[in-house]
This record gives sequence, C-alpha cells and structure tokens, in this order.
Amino acid sequence: MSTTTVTETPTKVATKIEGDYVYFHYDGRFGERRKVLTGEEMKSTFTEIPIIDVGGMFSEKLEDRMKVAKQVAQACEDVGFFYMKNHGVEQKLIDDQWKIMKEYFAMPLEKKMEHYIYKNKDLKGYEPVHGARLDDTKPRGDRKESFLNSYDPEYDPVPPTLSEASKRMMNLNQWPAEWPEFKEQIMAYHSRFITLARQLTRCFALGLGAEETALDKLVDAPNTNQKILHYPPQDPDIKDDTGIGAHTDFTLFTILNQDKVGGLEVLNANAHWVPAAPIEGTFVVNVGDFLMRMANNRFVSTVHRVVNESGKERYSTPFFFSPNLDAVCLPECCSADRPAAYEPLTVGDYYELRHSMQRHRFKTRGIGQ
Ligand SMILES: O=C(O)CCC(=O)C(=O)O
Ligand SMILES: [Fe+2]
Repeated sequence: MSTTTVTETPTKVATKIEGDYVYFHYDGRFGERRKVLTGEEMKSTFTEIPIIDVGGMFSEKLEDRMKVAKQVAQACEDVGFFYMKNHGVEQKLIDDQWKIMKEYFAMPLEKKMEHYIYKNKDLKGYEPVHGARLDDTKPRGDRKESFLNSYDPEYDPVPPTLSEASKRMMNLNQWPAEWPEFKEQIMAYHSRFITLARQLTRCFALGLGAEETALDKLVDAPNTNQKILHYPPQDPDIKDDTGIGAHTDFTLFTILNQDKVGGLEVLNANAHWVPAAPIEGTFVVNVGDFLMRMANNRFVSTVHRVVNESGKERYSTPFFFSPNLDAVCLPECCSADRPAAYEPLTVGDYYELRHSMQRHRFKTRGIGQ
C-alpha cells in the first residue's frame, strides 16, 4: 500500500492518496468503500473546501440572505463541507469552551469513566481513547476521547412547549455533579449553537428552493448533540491507529470548531483526502446523512476522518444538529428527474436504529462506533 502526497491542479491543496480503496462508515453502514482513482480515471471533483462569508445570513434584506443561501447550497451539492466565516459567535464563549475542554480531559481516567457512555440509556457521557472504531481497517480504533451531551429543553433560547414526560425523555445527559461550572459552560455554548444552527437551517431551506421558514417547525425541539474531543498524538509508525475513522455524520448538519493543530480530512469523489486545515475565525460545516435524505441526495453527506500525526494534542468540538419531527424529502427536492430516493423516516426512528447498531457492535465486538 503506497501513501503519496500530491498537489492537484488547478488548486494548490495538498491532497493525500492512499491505497486502492478507502473504507468508511456511511449512513449507518460499516465497511463501505470507494475506489481510489488516478490518471485518466479521475472524475471532476472538489480539491478544496470553500470559505463562505455567512455575514449576509443575519441581514434584514432577503437578497443578502439569498446570496449566502446560494453559495451554501452550491457548496453542499459539490463538496458537502464549507468553512463558515463571520458566524457571529462571541470569542469569549469560544475561549471559555477551549479552557473547560482541556480541564475536563486532564482529569484522571477513573473520574471520567464514572460517566462512561455505555452506562447511559441514551449513550451520552464519556468515551475513552480507542473506545470507538469507525474504520475496520484500523483495528486499534480511534485515538480520541470524548464527552457527549444532548439537547436539554431548559437551555433552549426559544424553549418549546413540551410535557414533563417528553422533557425527561429528551434530557438523559450525565454531568460531573461536583463541577457545576462544566455543565454551565457546555450548555451556554450549546444554547448559542442552537440559535446559530436554526439560522443556518433557514439558509439551507432557502438554498433548497423552499420557503425560508419551511424547516422551522422541524427544529423547534431539535435533536442536538455536542461533543468535546481530545486527540492525543498518533505515532505515524502505528498504521492500525487513526484519530477518528472515516465516516459520515448522522445529523442534519454539523458545525465544528477545531483548534489550530489540523488533521481533519474530507474524501472527494476520486477517494483522495482533501485537508480541512484550520482557518482562524471560522467553523467547518458539513451536511449530515439526515439532510442528505431530506434534500433527496441533492446535498451530499461527505466522508471525513481525523489523522493526528502532528505530534501535538488536538482538541475540537462538533455541534451535531438534527430536527425534532418526522422528516421527509422536501417537495422542492423531488421531481420526475429526481424521484424520492428514501422512504420517509422519523428522526426518532433513525436515531433508534443507529443507536441499536452501535450497541450491537459494542456487545458483539467489544467496541463502540
Ligand atoms: O474532530 C474533528 O475535526 C471531526 C470530528 C468528527 O468528524 C465527528 O465527531 O463526527
Ligand atoms: Fe464527523
């Protein structure tokens, strides 16, 4: 198996080509693969990730919002990823998030394992280094540790009207009881990202040719998940290790904040890895499996992974955003040329399916996804 780094024209992005096939976890299925294409076989595909100034998304003028929506839609059709510039999230909130993440991961393992995800009904909490394996060609698994929490209606800036029973069902988070500041910071960040994600949902609706508010009712009690991640450095000589194995996200979309270390890579149609190098002041947004379904494949949920061979500790925090109700293909995305590609499936059922697959994999192979 050869590993080459080439620079593809017309851009100057250093793209990685590895082996004959790339294996990945796609829309809930393990072991999917894409043939690596070179020379004459190569298809026209992206070799860099677009940077979109989303400032106009907050404008009062529809034409400004439409301009951003068109660029976003184009990026989601061609790449499935884009950098979001001028997102409006306050720097202090971001700085405080980095600080608390580092403090959390510096705790002893036994302390973090008190909230092990497989002790939790909803798979929320702590997952240790090598506790997950998304790419079966990397048997040692993912060299990362994480803490995951989900939506809590109490922290929604526009709280939905819910019965007490549904509130309890939605909030199955586990928190370190003796450290209230941790929950406070994580949820302050989470709340802010709910607002940003709702705004972005409108942008996606516009970009898909629907009414700007067409998806609002699907995100008034959304399925949000937020993860904090720590990737200890990988030894480049250990080939059965990876930061996070190649996969797609089972979200509507994901908004990722990464530190300056780098290592996130995105798979193009030639199965070449395009780096999503950190760009100061931006977040990386990617289309998830659910948006791909809702958009009837017009938008692509793109495979990505993290390889941290930098020799440094890497930290990142993705915010996973999914809707609350039955999601079906948008009528605007179905036509005679593009008939509905998926059976309508509720987010709840979809999550249940994905979680039961994850539990099954944990039980039978001793490892989570
Ligand atoms: O840490 C990153 O840069 C990406 C993380 C990711 O892809 C995920 O958690 O789904
Ligand atoms: Fe991901």
